[in-house]
Amino acid sequence: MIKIAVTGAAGRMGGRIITAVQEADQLELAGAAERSGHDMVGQDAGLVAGCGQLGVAITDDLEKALAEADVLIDFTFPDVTLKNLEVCARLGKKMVIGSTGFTPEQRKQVEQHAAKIPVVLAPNMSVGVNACFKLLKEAASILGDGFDVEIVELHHNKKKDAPSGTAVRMGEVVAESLGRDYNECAVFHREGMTGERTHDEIGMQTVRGGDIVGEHTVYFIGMGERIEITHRAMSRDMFARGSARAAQWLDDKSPGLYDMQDVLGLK
Ligand SMILES: NC(=O)C1=CN([C@@H]2O[C@H](COP(=O)(O)OP(=O)(O)OC[C@H]3O[C@@H](n4cnc5c(N)ncnc54)[C@H](O)[C@@H]3O)[C@@H](O)[C@H]2O)C=CC1
Ligand SMILES: O=C(O)C1=N[C@H](C(=O)O)C[C@H](O)C1
Repeated sequence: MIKIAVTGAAGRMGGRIITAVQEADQLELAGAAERSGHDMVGQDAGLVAGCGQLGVAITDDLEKALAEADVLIDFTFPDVTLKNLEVCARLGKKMVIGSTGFTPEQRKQVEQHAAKIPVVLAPNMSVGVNACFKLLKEAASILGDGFDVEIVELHHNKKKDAPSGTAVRMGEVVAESLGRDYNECAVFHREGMTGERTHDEIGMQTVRGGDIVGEHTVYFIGMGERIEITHRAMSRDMFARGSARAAQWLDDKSPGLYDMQDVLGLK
């Protein structure tokens, strides 16, 4: 059995991940952590997740949560994830990271730590979104410069980062396929007399509201025709199952930074 610890155990994703770990044949929950002062510290992680008592109490001490674990699954926030990664690198524990919103500098820090331990970092753990990344690469390479690209993402009103990590990755995939630099061509805001749309820009639009789990559409807009590639998440369960699959995949891997395309064999 591969032993798993989960950080953000009482979060929206944490509960689904604990359930996915419990349902996976080869995985076993060995630890669960939350931030200090969280109401659920001391409670049984399975009861909090709604999948029945597991005999693992949520702790605010990460090292305690990791004591028996082989892999940490972390869906929290970039600054928290980086601190947790430092601990995992020191203790030689593998890590699956689902947190989004890393700055380029933070992303470099992830890469540095991944020289010591195997790490999967992916803005989206669903099979469908990872298939979309491939479709987008292909679509952009077929359509070339004759189509304007706009990306729209919709998420719930509790989401803290924008645009979503998935939308950013979609922008990067399309930009790369078109021979552009995402950091130079992404446009996040239009207001007032903006002038005509430039040829190379990729528009990135964000919608926040209610309980939307996550929706992403990439528009390729040409003269007289339009292609839309959309992914709609109906629940968080496939993100959670994806993270459990990544934890299992890491079992025999050497130190390094991997993503879901590696886990799913899509490279
Ligand atoms: N890669 C993917 O497939 C997906 C990624 N995400 C990302 O996962 C992250 C979390 O999303 P949600 O679960 O919706 O957020 P959330 O706010 O519901 O959960 C985050 C949890 O982390 C906890 N936390 C904060 N500091 C902590 C610490 N020091 N130690 C342990 N726990 C700590 C919070 O108390 C909270 O319970 C976000 O960055 C989101 O974008 C979300 C869904 C899918
Ligand atoms: O915060 C979320 O909820 C989600 N975040 C991820 C992202 O930023 O891409 C993935 C998913 O869309 C849900």
